[in-house]
Amino acid sequence: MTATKGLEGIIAAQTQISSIIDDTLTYVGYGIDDLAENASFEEVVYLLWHKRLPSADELAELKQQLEEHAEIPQGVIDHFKTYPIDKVHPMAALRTAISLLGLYDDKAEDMSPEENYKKAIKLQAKVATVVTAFARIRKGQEPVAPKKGLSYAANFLYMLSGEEPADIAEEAFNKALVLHADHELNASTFTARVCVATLSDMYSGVTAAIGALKGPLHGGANEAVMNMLMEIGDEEKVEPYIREKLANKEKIMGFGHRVYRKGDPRAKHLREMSKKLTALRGEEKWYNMSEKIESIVTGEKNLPPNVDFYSASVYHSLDIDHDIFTPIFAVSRFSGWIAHILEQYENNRLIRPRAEYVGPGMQKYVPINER
Ligand SMILES: CC(=O)SCCNC(=O)CCNC(=O)[C@H](O)C(C)(C)COP(=O)(O)OP(=O)(O)OC[C@H]1O[C@@H](n2cnc3c(N)ncnc32)[C@H](O)[C@@H]1OP(=O)(O)O
Ligand SMILES: O=C([O-])CC(=O)C(=O)O
Repeated sequence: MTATKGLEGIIAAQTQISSIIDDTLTYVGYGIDDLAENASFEEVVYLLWHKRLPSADELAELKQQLEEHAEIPQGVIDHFKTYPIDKVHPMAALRTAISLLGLYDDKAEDMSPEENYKKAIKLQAKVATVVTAFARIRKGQEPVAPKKGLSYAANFLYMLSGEEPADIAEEAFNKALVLHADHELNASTFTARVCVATLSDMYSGVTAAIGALKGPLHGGANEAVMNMLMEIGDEEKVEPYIREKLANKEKIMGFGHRVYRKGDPRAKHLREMSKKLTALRGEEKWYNMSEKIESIVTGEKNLPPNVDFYSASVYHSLDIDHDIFTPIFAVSRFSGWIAHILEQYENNRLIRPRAEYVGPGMQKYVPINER
């Protein structure tokens, strides 16, 4: 038995939800470029969960269900107020709050397909409210209640700022949600599947996945990219900063990918949005710096940017706090995690690989007073 480090290249599950073949990403067979240009996030949620696009009535029903379940229990809000809130990372707060939500759901342990689908709706509906409520409470602001009649994207931005977003902001945010919704067997989705393959409940599955997404090698990279841009500060400093990092063999956040070789197909959409939104704000420097970083890293290391690289300047341009970037990734990826959890339940087998043992050979126990 020989271990494959990081399980690279191992096929660990079958799925009908999304695929990456020859650097092309599809959700249920629909190309990501097509969806990014045309689909609403709610349509993508339906597509991932039902493995087909909704009719107009089905989409209206899903939107209505998401609106109906968007409120969160007062207990979750009160709980936020008990933390040392200025020291808590929003991903840690989200991880705890989603687990806490499970305690308010008297059907949390009901594993019937009907109740699992209801939990899917509840979780997708509430996660946006949880993230935005936390983002406000830690600044001493009251949470803004979800508003019916808005799209999922617009409602998120509304609950975050208290104001309905301009069309261009809603459009950009919707596209970002579509682009982040699913990605085959990435680390957090795999985590969710491993968790629920023990027949644990959906709250446990998404809570585990949040923990996996949080790390800077995965979803946490978008915040790390913005921290890097802020640290560099201006365009002239890009070249020495990046070259020094590369010379020291340090990683540049937002570059590289386990699966893509020629490039992440989502990055070009985010690059385009970053260019447009930074220009609109008169803050082109974030885009210009990002472009310069891309040309150096691609030139030196042949490493293209991934989804996290340009999303940083997009979210910054939408006036979003930098540590809310990864929770936004989670809000979108809930749709993918839930789709994979439902698929795992449908055809379950415990996920339990083996390890290659590389420790000492058989040893004899030595009593403590003889060690
Ligand atoms: C949504 C997402 O999760 S997308 C990924 C988000 N994460 C990041 O952006 C963090 C930066 N990137 C990375 O750390 C990696 O590219 C990962 C984690 C995404 C992929 O990791 P792996 O497939 O394990 O690749 P690995 O880390 O082994 O890299 C292979 C080689 O490329 C180099 N490399 C990979 N990514 C980078 C990077 N961002 N900057 C500099 N060098 C890099 C490695 O140092 C290594 O070089 P070596 O062969 O000379 O030692
Ligand atoms: O697939 C991966 O390894 C990481 C990624 O890009 C994602 O989860 O969107």
